[in-house]
Amino acid sequence: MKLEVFTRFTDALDAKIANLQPPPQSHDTPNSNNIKGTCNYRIHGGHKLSGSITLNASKNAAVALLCASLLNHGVTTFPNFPRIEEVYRILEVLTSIGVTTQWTDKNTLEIRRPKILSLSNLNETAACKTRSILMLIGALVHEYDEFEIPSPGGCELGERSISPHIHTFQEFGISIHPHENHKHYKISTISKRAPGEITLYESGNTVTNNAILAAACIKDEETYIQAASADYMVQDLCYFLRSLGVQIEGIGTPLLRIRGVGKIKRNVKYTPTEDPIEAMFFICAAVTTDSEITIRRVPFRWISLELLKLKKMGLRYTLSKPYKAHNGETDLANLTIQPHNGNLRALTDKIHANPWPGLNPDNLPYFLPIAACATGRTLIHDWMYESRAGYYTHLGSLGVDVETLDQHRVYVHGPSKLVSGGEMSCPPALRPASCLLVGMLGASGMSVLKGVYTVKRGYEDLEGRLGSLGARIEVFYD
Ligand SMILES: CC(=O)N[C@H]1[C@@H](OP(=O)(O)OP(=O)(O)OC[C@H]2O[C@@H](n3ccc(=O)[nH]c3=O)[C@H](O)[C@@H]2O)O[C@H](CO)[C@@H](O)[C@@H]1O
Ligand SMILES: C=C(OP(=O)(O)O)C(=O)O
Repeated sequence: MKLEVFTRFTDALDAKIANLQPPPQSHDTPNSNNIKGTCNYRIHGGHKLSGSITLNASKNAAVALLCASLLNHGVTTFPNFPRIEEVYRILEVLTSIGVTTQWTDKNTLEIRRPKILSLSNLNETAACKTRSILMLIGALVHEYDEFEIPSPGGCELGERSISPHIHTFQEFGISIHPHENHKHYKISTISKRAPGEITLYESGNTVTNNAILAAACIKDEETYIQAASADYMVQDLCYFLRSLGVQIEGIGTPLLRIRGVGKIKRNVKYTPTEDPIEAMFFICAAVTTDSEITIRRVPFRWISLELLKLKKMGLRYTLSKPYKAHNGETDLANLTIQPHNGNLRALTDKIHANPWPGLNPDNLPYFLPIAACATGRTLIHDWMYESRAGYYTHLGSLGVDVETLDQHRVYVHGPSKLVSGGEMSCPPALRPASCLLVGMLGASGMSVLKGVYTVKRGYEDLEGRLGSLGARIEVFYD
């Protein structure tokens, strides 16, 4: 074999082996085998971006799909699956209870569950770093009379009650009680029943997903879920479950009708849909750097209100002819953002989030760096989370003029010239942390963002992908 051919062959082999490795351990977590240390970004900001970028699937759908894969006793394959820290945590949990998970190529994940799960081995360290661990409940109620899950974690945004979950499962005859050790919840399904019709206590996303999972395997019984969230990750979960044979009507509306099936054993392939929150991240990056970029495969109907607000602020953009996502349902288009040349105006009305079709709660923080580029005063009202607005003041270090009115409301006075923030640490919340990154891209000079595990929880290879648009980001560890 010629040397060149042999090298190509061994490279391909190396790549194949690399893809078959278990997920890497988090680089920022105290208990992981932390070889490299804490991951940080050094950002040389103030450079224009150009070119195009393709969106990845969302963190929030991916974690729901991973929990839902436990319902399937056949082989589940997820192409286009995001390689992000949050996914790695759930994979660590699944692996610990005996599920085989394998990356068969860079972003294709194959999952096979054993007949019997080893719940007693559940990796608690990984589990309690995520909010999505809650969705194991909906998947496990079909096979255990009693079990425990660790208390959830996720972004630190103030009190995030699990009452909606407790009330919802009560309708199914399933009880959830905090363990005496305050570290676990005890779930009992001994009195499980088909609830018929239920109304959710809140239109939350994870609680809707839990109700859907609980209804999905109650054989031949219909469950109506009212006040259901219709948001993107719920839609993705529903389309996946439909591919497993569960009948679901009302997808994308607040009233879902689910006809359950018994045990599921199918070899199924489902490609999750592109992330509307990642779309907003790149829109925000285009605005702070005043650049023209094209974002490919944007689920534009899931951010239609965001786009409308931006248009009213004076942002110019074009959407291509729509085409379908891999699920054959969700409409996508390519979105080209034009430079604003300093012509953005603050909206006179407040900007706030609501469950979809409102402005997405995870997209609200991105309106801060955008408002900083607009002339005038913008009121951002973050009513949903008790303490997320506190993180918005961190943008002050990048020259953004943020005035705190109360726990939930801030004014942004614009326009501001974004300046290097020196060295800053990520707050423990994904979207506020990624807002700092976007601000640093627009700020001339060098800034350092420390502890980017928080950002990597939700976005894959931002250094490489933003780099392909012309951003200058160096990764370093300490
Ligand atoms: C894994 C996952 O999918 N996480 C998402 C999910 O979390 P998740 O669905 O778990 O969100 P929570 O249950 O924590 O709800 C978020 C906050 O909104 C409040 N609330 C929610 C619904 C409602 O109708 N009324 C109301 O007041 C809750 O009380 C809470 O304070 O949805 C959040 C809100 O979009 C997103 O930020 C998270 O990224
Ligand atoms: C709040 C978020 O995530 P989680 O629910 O996982 O904490 C988020 O994705 O912004």
